Amino acid sequence: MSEAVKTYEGWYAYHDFRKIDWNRWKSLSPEKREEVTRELLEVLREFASVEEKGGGSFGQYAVFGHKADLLFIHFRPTLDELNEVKWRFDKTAFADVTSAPTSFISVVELSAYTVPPGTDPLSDPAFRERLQPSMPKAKYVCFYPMDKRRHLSDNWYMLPMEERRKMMKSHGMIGRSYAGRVRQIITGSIGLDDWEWGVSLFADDPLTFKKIVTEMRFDEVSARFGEFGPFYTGARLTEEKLVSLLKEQISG
Ligand code: VOV
Repeated sequence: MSEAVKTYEGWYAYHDFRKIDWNRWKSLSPEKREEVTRELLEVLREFASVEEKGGGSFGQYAVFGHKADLLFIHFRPTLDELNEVKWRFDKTAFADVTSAPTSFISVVELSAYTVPPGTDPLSDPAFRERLQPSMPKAKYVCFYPMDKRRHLSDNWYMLPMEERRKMMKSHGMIGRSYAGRVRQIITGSIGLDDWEWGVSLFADDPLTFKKIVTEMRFDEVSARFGEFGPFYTGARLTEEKLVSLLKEQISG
């Protein structure tokens, strides 16, 4: 058996995708829509307030394309808190006009591939901080789930540690060349959800997503072993923007 890589886990993550049923939304009276919007904003503010208490982080996004309309990303110390968040949202009147085309449960993960042997990364405050990240405030988000291939000829999980470490080093070097342009939060989902990892990228220029993902496709670890699920991209939503999007759809 190949040596399993040591992983370090932090906050749990819930990527909650929502699609709005515009017919139902439009069938509500203007007063009801206002009331529902008020309650929605209250709940979203409550979600965002965990950050001040150091109890998690939260981001809200408008998703491009048909796959979803909204994405809420929650980081919390426990899975149980993520369930409370889910139920809190599902009990709102706004949830009644949405469906959840997909969701993703995982946990913020760092691995030991690039940790010098014999050192304890948890003694480094910066490393510990990366396990409990604040949602980056970049304008755009890109999320996709991925696996490492397990075919007979190309099986990541049967490679010796040194070979995997070498490939992850090359991966990390490409990633670092995007410093300042894109932030990544890798969340592990083996045993928690249908894929092995969730990749959440944050950037002010959405073209950066295309550039980094393309460059990584040519790097061995992704070229040989990367298997990817659906991609979702979105724009960070301020409260004002969310309110105006909900209104625009009515007058349009
Ligand atoms: C934005 C830049 C960026 C940077 C700097 C970066 C660096 C690093 C380092 C140093 C390490 C290893 C140690 C650790 O921290 O775990 C990783 C780990 C990982 N990565 Fe990464 N990655 C980036 C970005 C980045 C992207 C864009 C992707 C998607 C790949 C693609 O082809 O679409 C990705 C994936 C992953 C995954 C799935 C893992 C875990 C693999 C495992 O087998 O355990 N990642 N990553």
